[in-house]
Amino acid sequence: MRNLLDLRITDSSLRDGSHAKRHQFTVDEVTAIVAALDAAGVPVIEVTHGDGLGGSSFTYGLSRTPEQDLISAAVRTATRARIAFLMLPGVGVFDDIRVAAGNGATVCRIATHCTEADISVQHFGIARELGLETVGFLMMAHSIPPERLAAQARIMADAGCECVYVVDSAGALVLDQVSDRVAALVTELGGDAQVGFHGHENLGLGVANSVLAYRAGAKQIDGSTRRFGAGAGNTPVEAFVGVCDKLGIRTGVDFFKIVDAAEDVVRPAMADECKLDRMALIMGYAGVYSSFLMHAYALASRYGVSGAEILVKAGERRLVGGQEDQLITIARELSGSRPGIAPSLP
Ligand SMILES: CC[C@H](O)CC(=O)C(=O)O
Ligand SMILES: [Mn+2]
Repeated sequence: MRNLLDLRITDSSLRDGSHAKRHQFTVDEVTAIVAALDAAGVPVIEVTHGDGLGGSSFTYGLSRTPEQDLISAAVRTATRARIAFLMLPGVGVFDDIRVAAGNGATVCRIATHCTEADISVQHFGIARELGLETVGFLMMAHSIPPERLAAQARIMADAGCECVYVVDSAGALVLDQVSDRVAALVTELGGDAQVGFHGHENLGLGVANSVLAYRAGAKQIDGSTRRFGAGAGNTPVEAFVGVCDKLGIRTGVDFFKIVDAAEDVVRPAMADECKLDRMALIMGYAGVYSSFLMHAYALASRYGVSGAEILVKAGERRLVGGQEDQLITIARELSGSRPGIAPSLP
């Protein structure tokens, strides 16, 4: 089956959507969503805390259900789809990978900031030892030029990564900026590893950017059904599948089934639609990590300041994933509080 496809879709709604849901997934929701996506022919489904294995914490947000229980439920439910998990070295640890593999997940996705690929080397080694398929995530890919990104992709591929993703964490990449980065990675990696693309909708370009990524040589594309992801959400899988059908690009996903899954199964599990509103647009425009959105909302309310201003300053300071605590500093500055240690995290 896989060889008959032009590209492979990974649905991230049960991982990236965790940010939008403040990490409150239940086993029943995961079971229902995996069943619907699997029936629609989605080949890979990612399930983890939004910030990856080990992400459940005061800094990132506590999970309602232990993520390994969600992974087990997904594995039990899927009949065809492979279950993937994400991990950020330092947020999760090696044992988290081993436990996820023991629970039946088969695709290990290791994410680093786009200039820090070297911290993934040991993790790819362990994943390969465990017989897992390996994927690398170069996050905030808008923030460095194509040739630097390609050099980081080389580090991941040499460590055993089978597909390196250009990750547009901020939804800031615009059309040719995606093609240029994907093409640079394809040239650098040759036959050593595939290239993937993970988009966010913050400037409304998820589908268009993903088509351009495919045309530039990407073989794996991420999306989230109903856009269920951080910020304005991810590339909507159902729209992307429809567009691919029209373009003659074979994804193996049934358009009508995924449209039904989006409306009848995924939407009821979402706290709200993932919207292209002021805050999300500012994230795309200012180049801010999409998972900062809920933190900015909480801090704006707590400190009585503008969430939009928090995000603009986060963009100016070029904050990266893992620096969520600096959003507190920004909120306190905007509120006129004296600098110092915040009383507690949001
Ligand atoms: C915190 C991990 C992050 O959400 C990974 C990702 O999906 C992205 O950078 O877009
Ligand atoms: Mn994402």
